[in-house]
Amino acid sequence: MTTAVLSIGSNLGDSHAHLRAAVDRLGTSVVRVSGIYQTPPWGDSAQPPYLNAVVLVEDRTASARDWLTRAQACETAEGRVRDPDRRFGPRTLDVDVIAVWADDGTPVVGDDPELTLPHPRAHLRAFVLVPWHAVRPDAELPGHGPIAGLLTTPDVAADIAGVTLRPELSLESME
Ligand SMILES: Nc1ncnc2c1ncn2[C@@H]1O[C@H](COP(=O)(O)OP(=O)(O)OP(=O)(O)O)[C@@H](O)[C@H]1O
Ligand SMILES: Nc1nc2c(c(=O)[nH]1)N=C(CO)CN2
Repeated sequence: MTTAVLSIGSNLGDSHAHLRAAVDRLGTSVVRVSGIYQTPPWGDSAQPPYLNAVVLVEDRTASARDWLTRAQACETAEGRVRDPDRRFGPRTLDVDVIAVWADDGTPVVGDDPELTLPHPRAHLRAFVLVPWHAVRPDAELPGHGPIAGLLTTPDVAADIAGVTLRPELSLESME
């Protein structure tokens, strides 16, 4: 069995629908979904704000690689088109594998470019840490420590003011 934290984000098309579709596709593996937050674009400012959330998932049969496959299947289903010239550019749906834990709670770590775990930029991203902290305040990002502490690092703290809960856009009904 593995458990994982996935980050979902969208800033093109009907973003709320794309996030709902991702949660729907993840199906019975979904243990918990955060609220939806409106967030300023990170890494490439010339694009619309995003809607972001995190999804906690669990599956007796899934390997870490299976979570990447499922994440990419969600992106493809929502018409994700990659622009090679804009690494952090706009998208209908982005699903990142933030961290994975084995059955015994051991974090899965690795630097394979196809699946780097934990996600190499998660500790810098308020759009990941704020929703994750809201549903799991005691969580730790493997290799980086408690996420509550990461929220106070200068780069992340500077971004938190722009991260706004959109309570009217709940994903809860998809659990
Ligand atoms: N933890 C991870 N989660 C998702 N993709 C990963 C991860 N580690 C490596 N990758 C690889 O990253 C490649 C680029 O993914 P993608 O286009 O979604 O990146 P991005 O969302 O633009 O940027 P970022 O990874 O910073 O969020 C994918 O081909 C995937 O194999
Ligand atoms: N706010 C926000 N910014 C981003 C996001 C995202 O999901 N939310 N995803 C990106 C892909 O790397 C790049 N920038």
